[in-house]
Amino acid sequence: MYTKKPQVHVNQGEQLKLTIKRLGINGEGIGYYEHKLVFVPGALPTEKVVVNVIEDLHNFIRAELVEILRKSDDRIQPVDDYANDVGGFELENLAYDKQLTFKRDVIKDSLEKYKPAGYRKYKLRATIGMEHPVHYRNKATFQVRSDGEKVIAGLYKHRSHTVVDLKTSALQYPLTMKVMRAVVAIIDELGIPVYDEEKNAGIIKTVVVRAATATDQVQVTFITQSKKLLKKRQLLERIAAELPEVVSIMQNVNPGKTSLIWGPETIHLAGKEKITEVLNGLSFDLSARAFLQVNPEMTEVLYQEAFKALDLTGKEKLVDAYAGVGTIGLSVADKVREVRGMDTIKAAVDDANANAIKNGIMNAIYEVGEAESLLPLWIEDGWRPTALIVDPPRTGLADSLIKTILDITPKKFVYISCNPSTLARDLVKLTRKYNVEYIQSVDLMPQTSRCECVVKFKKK
Ligand SMILES: C[S@@+](CC[C@H](N)C(=O)[O-])C[C@H]1O[C@@H](n2cnc3c(N)ncnc32)[C@H](O)[C@@H]1O
Repeated sequence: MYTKKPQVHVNQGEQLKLTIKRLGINGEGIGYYEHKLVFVPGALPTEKVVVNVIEDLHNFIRAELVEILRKSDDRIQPVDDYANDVGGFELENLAYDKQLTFKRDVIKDSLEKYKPAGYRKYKLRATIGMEHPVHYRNKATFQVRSDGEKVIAGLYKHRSHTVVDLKTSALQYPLTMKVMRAVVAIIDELGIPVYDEEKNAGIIKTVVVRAATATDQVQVTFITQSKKLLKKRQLLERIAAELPEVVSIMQNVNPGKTSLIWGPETIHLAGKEKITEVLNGLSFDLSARAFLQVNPEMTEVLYQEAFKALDLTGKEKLVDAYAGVGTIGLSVADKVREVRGMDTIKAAVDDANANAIKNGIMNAIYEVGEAESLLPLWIEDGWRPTALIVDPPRTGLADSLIKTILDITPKKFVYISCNPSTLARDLVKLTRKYNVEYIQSVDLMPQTSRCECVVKFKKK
């Protein structure tokens, strides 16, 4: 009788020697110890490494890199010296051309996992990369804490709530870092209490700095424990005097201990309520809560790929689902008969409608609500789309939306995905009525393990 070999158990703190075989979906090195998977962030395929066991879980071991005994030829020196400490810099050790290959492979591996009939027939194109894959991130969302002596601001250390003080970042658009560091210094100098997670006390929890790269306008949002913002007047005066690029200052109130960054209430503190970004030659006003892709240069590339895939004729009734501030639908409004879009964030939808007017677009309208609820309502009312573009968050499409899409099967259909796993899941159902003509991967977030792609469907 076959008995399963008991898996080896290792203790926390034990050191192991292993060879890294591949990269996991989150960019971590994966090796084996006695046939058990070992995840090692920062280690690269082919490397022989010594690791320190952090945790032995049932099916795998989590470990940290201690020493590289044999280096990969693809290893490069990361620009940020904290790249291996915090999330979001997973691939900074890896040569950029290999990062692009990795992203294509992640999509391929995710799709292959499902293997339903028909849907393995797709063409997966090479990832389009960024010419200078640094300093692209237009938004910095930094946790603000005290280290006992001074105010620090940055990202959480891996699997902890210890904030790493980020003074520089090769990912961030330089203006965002300049403003962030200056604002944090002002908070420190004014002695405004910052959040203490253990005691659930203090005022400022997070500072969000978003820059519009075409106009260099900056918006600063203080996310606070309560409505009360101590020394508000001095804070606003100092920012106005020292940071002329900051044209909008907002406050968002997020009380209590929560893993969510944003709270329900957003208050206008000074300057304008929005900043203005330019994409595809159109001008977009952005509220603090509205989503915008973090890499404007590559967003244009992504959108162009999506528009190519849509192949519009001027006659379409287009749905821009998961629309944000309307950047996709408004960019092609002159190439279709009509655009309807939706998003769940009211501020984003208000921005989208205002952006249509601002750009002289008369054939586009956006509504607040879930794609899965609104699209069936529009159809019930007799408005049937002939082209559809979906750009959902990482959770992918709701089952009921997929059902609606399959019911109406618009001839032109494009899916922009930022999560290969949910894309693969959704394709299982969508390919009942569509073939996947091709998948074009685009690198929106260099140096990170995040993947983005455009899927072009063809009705069966
Ligand atoms: C990946 S973003 C895309 C935004 C926009 N298309 C762009 O390129 O900037 C996803 C958007 O979907 C919105 N959203 C999340 N769940 C939704 C749902 N069920 N229905 C409609 N929109 C939703 C979010 O508020 C967010 O703006």
